[in-house]
Amino acid sequence: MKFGILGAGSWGCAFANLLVENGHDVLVWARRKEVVDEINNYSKNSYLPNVKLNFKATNDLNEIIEFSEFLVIAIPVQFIRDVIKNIKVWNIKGILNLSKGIENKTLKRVSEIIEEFTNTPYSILSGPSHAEEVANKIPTAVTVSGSNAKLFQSLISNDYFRVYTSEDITGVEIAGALKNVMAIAAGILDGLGGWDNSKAALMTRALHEMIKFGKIFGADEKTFFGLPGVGDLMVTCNSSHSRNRMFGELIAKGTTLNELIKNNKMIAEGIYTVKAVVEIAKKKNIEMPIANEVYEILYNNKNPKYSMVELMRRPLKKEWLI
Ligand SMILES: NC(=O)C1=CN([C@@H]2O[C@H](COP(=O)(O)OP(=O)(O)OC[C@H]3O[C@@H](n4cnc5c(N)ncnc54)[C@H](OP(=O)(O)O)[C@@H]3O)[C@@H](O)[C@H]2O)C=CC1
Ligand SMILES: O=C(CO)COP(=O)(O)O
Repeated sequence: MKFGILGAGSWGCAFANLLVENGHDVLVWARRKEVVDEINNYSKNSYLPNVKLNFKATNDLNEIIEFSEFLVIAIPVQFIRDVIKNIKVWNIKGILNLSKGIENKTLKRVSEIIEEFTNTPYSILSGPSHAEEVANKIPTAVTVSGSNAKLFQSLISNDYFRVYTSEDITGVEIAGALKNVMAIAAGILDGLGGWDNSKAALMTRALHEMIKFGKIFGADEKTFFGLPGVGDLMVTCNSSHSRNRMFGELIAKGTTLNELIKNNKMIAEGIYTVKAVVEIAKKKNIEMPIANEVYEILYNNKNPKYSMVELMRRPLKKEWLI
């Protein structure tokens, strides 16, 4: 099959390699010409160092659309709209979204952004899948949900990348978006000196907070106890590969948010998604204690240590305990 991939970051490139490995034709869209040249001339990309890239790239959106039977989205969520608004004709069979987040300016999930531009069948793939490990063929398992779930399962699964299917698009999207916010909080605890007991309690509460948020939108609670939920929450809160966890750790150690954004080309989606989560929670009148603390620390300079200690000391409401 012919897959066009929008986004030449770490996940777009790792996923492109996987599709090539599975025998598919792949063309990747990169925003910047220098990234296109680096991929086409040297088969490499700074987002995925030490990995040979086995595909070609372009920064011509029309070329990608003309090439593709299926379009994969691997652009950080806040930037998706500005790219896809330039697609004039959506003559493709299906969309597979890999991105995890909620758009700040509209409070929309990726499926809702896409719906504004096309009625092309939409699916999402999400779960514990750090690009660096997938690129090195480390066994990984993810979930795909949407119109073409079974088809994508057959096209993408291989001996190191297992794809399972779900009916719950909303739950998969929300789980993937919110785990990034929770991982920033987990990273803060790492930065405070590796507070493992606190981190375990935080992750337990984080899962409940994600479920509560997902239920507002009709998500299936079961989804959060699977790969898109607790699976991705665990890997993102604990892995050295996680940008969201790393941002939390560095914030706890005194780096400012502006410094993190300026000094890192990679994107920690949670720093943007947390704004949408806090705004939605306010509108829906639901408590999101962890997301609120992450927001206060990132955007109102609340002291990370004080904030986390106070949060962990707050009397647990019954609903937060599993
Ligand atoms: N990396 C991973 O392990 C995984 C990532 N994901 C998700 O995949 C999605 C893509 O992220 P990922 O591959 O990690 O990206 P990276 O963080 O690796 O790289 C950042 C990407 O964002 C692009 N970018 C930055 N600013 C803009 C902009 N203003 N407009 C358009 N593009 C921009 C960069 O392009 P440029 O080089 O031109 O600046 C680059 O391609 C995210 O939603 C992420 O949560 C999901 C699973 C695993
Ligand atoms: O989604 C991911 C792993 O499943 C990547 O997490 P980070 O964006 O925190 O690196």
